[in-house]
Amino acid sequence: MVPNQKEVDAIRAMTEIGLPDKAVRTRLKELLKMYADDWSHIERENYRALADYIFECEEHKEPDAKRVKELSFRAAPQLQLIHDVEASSSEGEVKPLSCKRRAQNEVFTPQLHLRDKRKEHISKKSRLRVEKSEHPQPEVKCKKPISCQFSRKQILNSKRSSVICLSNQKSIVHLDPKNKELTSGHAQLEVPISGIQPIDSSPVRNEETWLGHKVHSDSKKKNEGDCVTDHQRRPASTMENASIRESFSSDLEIASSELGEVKVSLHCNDALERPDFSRPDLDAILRMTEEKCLKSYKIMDPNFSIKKLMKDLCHYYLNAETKTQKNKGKGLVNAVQPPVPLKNSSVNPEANHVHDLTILESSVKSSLNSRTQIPRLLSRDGLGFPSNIVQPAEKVLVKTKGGNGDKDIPECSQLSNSRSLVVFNQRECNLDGTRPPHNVADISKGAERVKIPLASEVSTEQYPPSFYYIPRNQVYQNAYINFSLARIGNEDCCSSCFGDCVSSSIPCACARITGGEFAYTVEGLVKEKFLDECISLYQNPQKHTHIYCKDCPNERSKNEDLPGKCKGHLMRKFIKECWSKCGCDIQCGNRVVQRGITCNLEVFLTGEGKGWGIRSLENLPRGAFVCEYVGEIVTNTELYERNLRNSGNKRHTYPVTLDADWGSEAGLKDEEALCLDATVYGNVARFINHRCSDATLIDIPVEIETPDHHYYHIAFFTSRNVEALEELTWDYGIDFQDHAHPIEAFQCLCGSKGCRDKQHKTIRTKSTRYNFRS
Ligand SMILES: C[S@@+](CC[C@H](N)C(=O)[O-])C[C@H]1O[C@@H](n2cnc3c(N)ncnc32)[C@H](O)[C@@H]1O
Repeated sequence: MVPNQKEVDAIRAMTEIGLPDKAVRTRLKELLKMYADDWSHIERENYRALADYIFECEEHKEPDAKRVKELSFRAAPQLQLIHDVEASSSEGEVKPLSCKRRAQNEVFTPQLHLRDKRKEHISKKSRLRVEKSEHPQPEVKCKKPISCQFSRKQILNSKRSSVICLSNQKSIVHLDPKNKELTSGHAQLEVPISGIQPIDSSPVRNEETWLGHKVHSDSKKKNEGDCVTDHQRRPASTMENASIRESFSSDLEIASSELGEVKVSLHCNDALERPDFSRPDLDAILRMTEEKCLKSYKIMDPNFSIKKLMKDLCHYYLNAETKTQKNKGKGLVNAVQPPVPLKNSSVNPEANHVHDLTILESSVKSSLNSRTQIPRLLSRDGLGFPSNIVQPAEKVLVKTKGGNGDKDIPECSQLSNSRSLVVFNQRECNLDGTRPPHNVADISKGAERVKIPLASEVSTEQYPPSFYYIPRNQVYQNAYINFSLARIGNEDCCSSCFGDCVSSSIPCACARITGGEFAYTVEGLVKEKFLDECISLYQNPQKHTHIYCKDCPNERSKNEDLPGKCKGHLMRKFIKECWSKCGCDIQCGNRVVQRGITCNLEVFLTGEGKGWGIRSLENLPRGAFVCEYVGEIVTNTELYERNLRNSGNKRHTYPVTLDADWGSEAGLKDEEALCLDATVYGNVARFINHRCSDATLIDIPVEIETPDHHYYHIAFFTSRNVEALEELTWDYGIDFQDHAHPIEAFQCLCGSKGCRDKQHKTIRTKSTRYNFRS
């Protein structure tokens, strides 16, 4: 039989992408049969359904009846839905599909269908993210067939689709257009992707909710084929202006896999109709769009980036689900005070911030990983280095306009252009372009007892990156911190005390943890002996006791199935302060850290290229409390995930692990293995720079609310007398010799005699990288 023109065209389209003629003919016939000779489904999107079908058949050789059903759904979901109804009457029997369209406005839940239909052939590891959801799915009103699946890799390579792919675990963003070959090594694409429906591209008007935020939607859709899920509608305030969807018909599709990968796919359907259309350079398009956003909309940040916006979209997508999954049944108790409500659009504060974009121009190894940069602070192994390790990531291109990943820009305190008194770093602006402005007279905005100004010589062009100032730690999400009065026994407190415990002749119960005497002098300084011991721990960690977890949270986060051996945690000296169950005054001498900052600090621009730093405006004696290291309390796992998401970014602050007691319990649960991350929410301590030796500050763990060593405060005390205006520094515990670390550490400019970076440089011959050691 002579093939008709449609067949010829279809076969040509498939052979152009390298599929063998014979296979194409066979599969085309089968597909035509399934679609009851309706070519419209086959021709759509450059024969995507056909290509999908062929690849599926190739992978599984012969499609069985079930697979035919699945594939037909994926190619034309509305048909499958009808088919589902038909099939339900006679189980197992495969009927030819009819091409009936669903009645307009008929409601169905595609994700549930997708889950049911696809799970049968998906391995446990690669099972779709949607399978996990037991929650009711957002309703979709659909008037025209929608595509519910990403095209296969070859289709991804085909002319007109651009895919940005973000992996939660692998921190990969993939931009397709330049990538002529998404090679077989591109393991991410082997993972089934789920739950994709085009986002509404119509004008938005009516108010509805989207992930808890007010959004607008137009009840009257522009196109018949517009299919909208509630959860896909954008928050009008944030996404609308920057939307890449314009008046032409285009779809933005989002999909996620259980492996934490999210893909955003942009399909410009109108372009398909134009014979003169050839694929443009995506970077140029993004630049044009950014310019338009900057000019036409109220986006003030000159560093606004569409790519970052899309990455955030992926974060939202992931976090929206993660949030519902993780919050179940944890019985969380918040820390010191209820968490500050994160900004309106913030499910995850990290997701609320624009991050550097990692672009892979070619294939990506499936084993991509990153590793955390955790200073030695509380996590030293036998060699005195942090034991938080993950596998190195493949070197990725990180290039953002003006971001910290941009080599042209000073590393940490990049100076953004300002338009007003408010200057922000690109990495830390919200999606809607709003960020917390600095108050130059007091960066704490009244949250501390003393004002913490920016140094007066700082010009408006030079403000530090913006962040949310919090004076006390806040639980991010999963950290389990139980401060209940009932849980803390009277034996841990001094209920009979009165006034000032430190001046009392008999030390109270709180002094027990520090060997029966208080760590503080009556002047409120850390006692010499105590301080010396803490400094010795820091300087010679190998000489001090380490504890080894049976099941180390660090190792677990790296490989849950086969965790490695614990590298050891240095046993720290603790200060125990009196607290609410003690009878003493708030002015008690054993309540130093909890009273907050009392010395006059200033944030200033260091002259040595280290960015911003802090200094005291007054002389400080040895052992004086300066400030606490305040940030979000995250679990080790949450931090690990954050670091994966942020791999490729250079962080402004370095999270610290609260691991001083990890080894003493047999099975530390995930929610008890805690860290502090001050990147987005933090206090003045986030400006403390590193110094390899003779740092002016030392950090000491302080227990206040609980004798439970899972959670404690990290407090900075002066390690020696400090003169007014002398920079306050702290040894991060970086190993500048760790060349295996995927993330380049900064080039140390501490200028100390014992600068480890400098020493290594003099002996190094080949390597040019300076990394943290795990
Ligand atoms: C916690 S932040 C300290 C505040 C930072 N200087 C700022 O401007 O925001 C850590 C970052 O400061 C810079 N930094 C800290 N100590 C440094 C040092 N000794 N030499 C060079 N850069 C340093 C690095 O860029 C590092 O990533």
